[in-house]
Amino acid sequence: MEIVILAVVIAVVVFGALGGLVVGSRRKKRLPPQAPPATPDITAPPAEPHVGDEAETPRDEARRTIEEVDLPLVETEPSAPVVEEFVRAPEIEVPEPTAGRLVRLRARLSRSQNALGKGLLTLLSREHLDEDTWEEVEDTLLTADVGVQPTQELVERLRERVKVLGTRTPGELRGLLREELLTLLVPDFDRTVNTESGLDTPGIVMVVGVNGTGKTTTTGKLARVLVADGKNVVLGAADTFRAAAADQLQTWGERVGARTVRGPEGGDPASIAFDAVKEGIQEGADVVLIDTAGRLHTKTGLMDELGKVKRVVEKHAPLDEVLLVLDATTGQNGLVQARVFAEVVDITGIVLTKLDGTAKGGIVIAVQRELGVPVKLVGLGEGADDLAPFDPEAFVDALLGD
Ligand SMILES: Nc1nc2c(ncn2[C@@H]2O[C@H](COP(=O)(O)OP(=O)(O)OP(=O)(O)O)[C@@H](O)[C@H]2O)c(=O)[nH]1
Repeated sequence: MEIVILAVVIAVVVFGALGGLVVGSRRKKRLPPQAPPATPDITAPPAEPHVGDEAETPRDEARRTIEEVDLPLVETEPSAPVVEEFVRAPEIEVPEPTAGRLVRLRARLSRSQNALGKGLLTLLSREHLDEDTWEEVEDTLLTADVGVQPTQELVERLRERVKVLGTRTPGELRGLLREELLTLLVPDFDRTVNTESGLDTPGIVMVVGVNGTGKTTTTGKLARVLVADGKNVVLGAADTFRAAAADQLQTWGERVGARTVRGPEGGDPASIAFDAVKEGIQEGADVVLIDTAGRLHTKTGLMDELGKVKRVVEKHAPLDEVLLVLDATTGQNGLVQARVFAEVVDITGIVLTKLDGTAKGGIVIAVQRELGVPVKLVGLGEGADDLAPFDPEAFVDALLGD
């Protein structure tokens, strides 16, 4: 019995000791490492406050006159760096001016230049311009999406003029081609993006097109163009179909200080458009840009939606511009889209995006011919300032090279 009691006592002592060690080591881990004090830290305990004592040292020192104050002769470095914390307001960007953008971005048309411009010049420089060569000229134009009718017109006129010219120098050929391409591009179209209402309400621009063509991006880039021209812009995120479209538009707006009116995802685009114009009027904005959704499978659905947006907006003021955004890389498909949209809503201008990514620059000619509406803007890249006012002369010069 004694042995059992002894064993129990030993076990209790041993476990107790081990437990203490574990707790001790845990405590040690929690304690922050302490540097050993250089000198023993002996401080007297604070004196108890007495009745009438100040709770803290008075902030107002005895005042000195200005003559008594010695200004420091040398600026001394602060002993420790001062960390200032403040919230930065988002930086407002200053967009590039729009004039001459197409000239600056002409290198982006290099694919079209090689396929269309240089291709045609090489063919026309052949010594004998026989039937086969003219057929090749025709194929080159068709492959570059110039369209059947404009291609035939161009070939006919070129044949005629080359015959009259007789011998040809490269300079003369370039001149001929330049003139004929320009004729097809209808140089006297009014390509101004109409953002002036002429009333005391803001100019209203509606941007339409199939999703993925670059509609939201174009609306954002256009806002920058307008801001660069000194206009006050309000954006309407009426593309409620794609969840991120409103965020994307808002980000574009914030970069240039333009406010975005938006609604719930999947909400009614017409009511957002209505609110955007209402707020634009209240704020005295110069222009309201409305991004719409185009992911509608039936023409009736598209017609209903765009028709409603237009009707509702026009309760405030008339639309000044309806821009159709088309992706230049989609060729014939883009033309089919253009036709459908034109039947649904009165298009007043075309924006051709992604011209930097295609050899088919001829789409500019085809789409204008198809709709009888001018290409007003062209997208030449994903950069914020890669949207240029369309200038037929600069475009043809870029295609033909120097
Ligand atoms: N290379 C190039 N890319 C472009 C151009 N314009 C737009 N894009 C790109 O095309 C893609 C689609 O653009 P979005 O603006 O989102 O297209 P969207 O038509 O608004 O599509 P949803 O937002 O779905 O309605 C993006 O990656 C853009 O950066 C252009 O001119 N050149």
